[in-house]
Amino acid sequence: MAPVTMCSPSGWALKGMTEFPGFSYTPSFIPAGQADVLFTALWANTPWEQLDIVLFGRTVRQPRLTAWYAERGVRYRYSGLEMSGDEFPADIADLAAQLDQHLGVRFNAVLLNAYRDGDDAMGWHADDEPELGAQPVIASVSLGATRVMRVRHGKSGPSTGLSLENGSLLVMSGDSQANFRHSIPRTRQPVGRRINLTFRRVAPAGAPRPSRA
Ligand SMILES: O=C(O)CCC(=O)C(=O)O
Ligand SMILES: [Fe+2]
Repeated sequence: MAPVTMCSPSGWALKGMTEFPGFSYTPSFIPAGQADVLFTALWANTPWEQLDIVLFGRTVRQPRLTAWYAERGVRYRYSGLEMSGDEFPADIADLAAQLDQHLGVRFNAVLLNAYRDGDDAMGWHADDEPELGAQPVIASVSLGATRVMRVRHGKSGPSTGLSLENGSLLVMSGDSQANFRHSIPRTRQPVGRRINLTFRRVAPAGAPRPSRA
């Protein structure tokens, strides 16, 4: 694995920004104390599920816990069912409002991922569901333990690690989803619990709940 090269106390160096057009990282988007409070509340109060997904014809458990909230009127299809998520709870609505102020995007859906330890992970993917539009803006807030996101150009080849710290904001926009894939690999390092929230803006007509490994 290549070393983690892109992290610096003040965000990624310009080098990172040119290497990864469409990715931008803000450490401490949420001040540490506030991030800790939010982490504790979300860990305790979120109706976490461990979902089964079908991968190459086999049913497997997702190696993490997830939850999904969406504004009223935003629907998604899951296991052949049309469903709508619960609306944003107050603390998540506050965070969405902060992101709107910062980015000028009114996010209407959020996927929460909980990584219990280093065995929890997310496979390679791009957030390129058609319902997100051609150049989606995805705002990814990290809470708790630092985990490394690997980013690579296209379907294979070398990847680079990006450390996602407590309270940080990673924004993926432009052609980031068309050109790059990302993953959160397992790690053998002892690592604490982590929550990630990816805010998305989906077309009101519908959005598939992401169901990736
Ligand atoms: O946990 C993370 O930082 C990544 C989450 C992610 O890529 C997703 O929810 O699509
Ligand atoms: Fe993603």
